[in-house]
Parts: sequence; structure tokens; C-alpha cells
Amino acid sequence: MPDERAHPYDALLLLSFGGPEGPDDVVPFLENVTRGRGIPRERLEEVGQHYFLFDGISPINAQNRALLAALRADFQDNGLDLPVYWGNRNWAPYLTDTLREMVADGRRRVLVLATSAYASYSGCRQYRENLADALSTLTGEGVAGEDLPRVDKLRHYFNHPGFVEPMTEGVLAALEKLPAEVRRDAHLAFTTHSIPTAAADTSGPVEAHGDGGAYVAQHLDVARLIADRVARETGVERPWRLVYQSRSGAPHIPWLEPDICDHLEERHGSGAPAVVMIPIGFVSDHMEVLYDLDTEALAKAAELGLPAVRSATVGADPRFVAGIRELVLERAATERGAAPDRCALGDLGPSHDLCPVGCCPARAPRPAAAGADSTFA
Ligand SMILES: CC1=C(CCC(=O)O)c2cc3nc(cc4[nH]c(cc5[nH]c(cc1n2)c(C)c5CCC(=O)O)c(CCC(=O)O)c4C)C(CCC(=O)O)=C3C
Ligand SMILES: [Fe+2]
Repeated sequence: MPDERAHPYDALLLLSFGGPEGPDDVVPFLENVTRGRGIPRERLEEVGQHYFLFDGISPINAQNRALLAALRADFQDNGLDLPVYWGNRNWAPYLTDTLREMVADGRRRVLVLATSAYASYSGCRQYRENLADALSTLTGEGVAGEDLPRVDKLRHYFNHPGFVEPMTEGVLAALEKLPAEVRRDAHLAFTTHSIPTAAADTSGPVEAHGDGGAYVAQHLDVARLIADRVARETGVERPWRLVYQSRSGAPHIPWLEPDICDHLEERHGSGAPAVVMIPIGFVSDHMEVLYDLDTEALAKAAELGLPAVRSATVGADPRFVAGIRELVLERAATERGAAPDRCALGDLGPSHDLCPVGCCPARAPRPAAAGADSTFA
């Protein structure tokens, strides 16, 4: 019997990136990620090495298993009877297999939680394309009419307290790890995944944002929020900046800058006594955090003699999990025609529930689900 508070939804689907779980998985995983995306061979070999450094194991799947378990426990503790499933874009459990299982279980109205908090092609539309691909595979297998689930995607949660509060606390904890004599004047470097500037400029409903589109505007909003809260807690206004990491693609194509390592060098040169790196672009400590920040950027800081620490991502923090529950209940109420309170911090306000037509466009248009231009019901 579906839960009344979650109605019309009868399932939540955790949708993530996926990662290799051993050395033999690395190359096929990278082939899945980069199919048709024009990434230079040298970059792929380099990224393969990052995984081999950790025995070919990305921590992302274990982190999603922990999030899945935490969501189920939170729902149960709060008397919310809503099953939670998990599927990935690039590795097992594959999204299509999970959706097939959901069809077999009779799920018809699915709400999707993607492990990306912001707008952008890579963080939003690409997941919607993956949903469309999975739905059309099922259609090809004869699933039709009511049996084919209708999928919706949760609004971007970057500015929800469930995301902002644990991140802020993480920064306060990270400051405590710095030597006392540099703590007070430490700078804050908010970091996220670099994307091509062309993808940034067209992210979100473009009319609403300037250069860098919704992607940059949303990150700046969160960065400012966290910097203000940290200033309030510590009584010190610290210099802060939004910087980027994990650049990929061909060198002649412009991507968002500055890179975290260049930024550390620049800060060191201009006399910053220490830096806290805050991975606001990511939901868990997966490989981009473990390698690009904890390995590469911390090595850079050590080489410069610049004290640096990295703050925590939300992972399966109980406040994040509770925030997701609130967002699920909010969206369900909206779908029932109610006008629930849509909680959001910062200046941008709550993000749209339904991506408008052309939101975060792909280089080459492909069918996408869970948006106003969905090719499915
Ligand atoms: C915005 C964004 C997020 C954050 C939002 C989200 O989380 O979705 C993200 C997350 C992730 N990216 C990941 C891994 C990779 N991303 C790559 C490549 C790319 N990422 C891009 C963007 C993003 N990526 C882009 C524009 C490319 C270029 C190719 C393309 O246009 O598609 C490549 C190919 C090699 C390389 O070039 O680096 C790999 C291996 C993993 C898994 C980590 C693990 O295994 O623990 C995660 C969570
Ligand atoms: Fe990526």
C-alpha cells in the first residue's frame, strides 16, 4: 500500500555516476564514461592511473550503498513507507537494470535523486538522458502504457539546509585541524568540477543568469552562504574564492578556471598563511575528491609549504538524508496540487521542479526524461 504522504510517488531512485570496484573494472568503466565524448587518450591514461593508485577501487559505490542504507533507515524511522532503489550511469548496478526491477515490482511513479546538487549538462541533463535511454530500452522490451514508470527528478538541492549545514560544519572542523597560528587568517577555496565554459554559460534556464550560467551562480550562492556562516561562527571574515578541479577535454577548449592547484600557488604567492579546500561541487568523497584534492592538491600545498586541509562532503550525514526526505515530501505535495513550503537558503531561492525546455542543453540534442521536454509521459 503506497504511503499517503509520498503519494503520487511509489518509489525513490538514487541515481549516480558509478565507479570501478577493482583493477579489471577500470578500463571498461572509463570506456563507459567517455563513449562519444571526445576525451584525449592521454587524459584517459592519466585518469586510469588515479584509479590504479587506489587498487582500481572508486569509493563512490560504497558511499552510495551507505547513502541508500541511511535513506531507508531515515524513512523507516519517520514512518515513511517509500522503497528506495539505486542505479548508476556508468557501472553496476546499471540504471536500466534497476528500472527493469522497478517495473517488475510494479513501481509506476518514480522520483529521482541524482548525486549532483547543481544544474549543468553533466550534473543534470545527462542523467535525464540516461533515464530516457533506460525507459526506451524497456519500451523495446515490451513494457508499455501504465507499466512504464513516469519519472520526475528532485529539484537541485545545493541551497537546501540539509546540504549547506553539514558542509558549513565541515569547514569549521577543518579549520580546527590547521595549526593554531595560521587558523585565524586561513583563506577558503570552494572547489567544484570544471566544465567547458560553453556548458557553464548555457546551464540552467539561461535568461536567469549571466556568464557561467546557473552552474557558476549556484556555486557562488552556496560559497557565499558558507563563507558568511563560517565568519559568523569564528568572528573572522576570510577571503574566499570559487575554484575548479578535474579538468578534462581537449586543451584548446576553454573550461572554467582557475584550477585549484594554480589557485594554491597564487594564494601562497600573495601571502595567505593557509587554505581550506571545500568540495562544494560533490556529494561524497569519491575519486575526484580523493585524488584531485587529497592527493594532487595537498601535494601541491606541501610542495609550496602552504598549510592546507580539505573539508568533508555531506556523504550520508543525517541532516543531508533528512533534507532529502523533506524534499521528497515537498515534491509529492506539489504533485498533489498543494503549495508546500519550499525551503532554500541564499539568494537564488528554490530551484525549479521541472527543467524547462532546452535547460542545460547537450552539444547534440538527445531525448531526455523528467523535464518539460521529456519524450515520455
Ligand atoms: C559536473 C561534473 C560532476 C559533478 C556532478 C556529478 O557528480 O554528476 C562530475 C562527477 C564525476 N565525474 C566522475 C568521473 C569522471 N568524469 C569524467 C569526465 C567529465 N566529468 C565532467 C563533469 C562532471 N563530473 C565532464 C564535463 C567530463 C568530461 C567528459 C564529458 O563531457 O562527459 C571522467 C573521464 C575522465 C576525465 O576526463 O576525467 C571520469 C572518470 C565521477 C566518478 C568518481 C569516482 O569514480 O569516484 C564523478 C562523481
Ligand atoms: Fe566527471
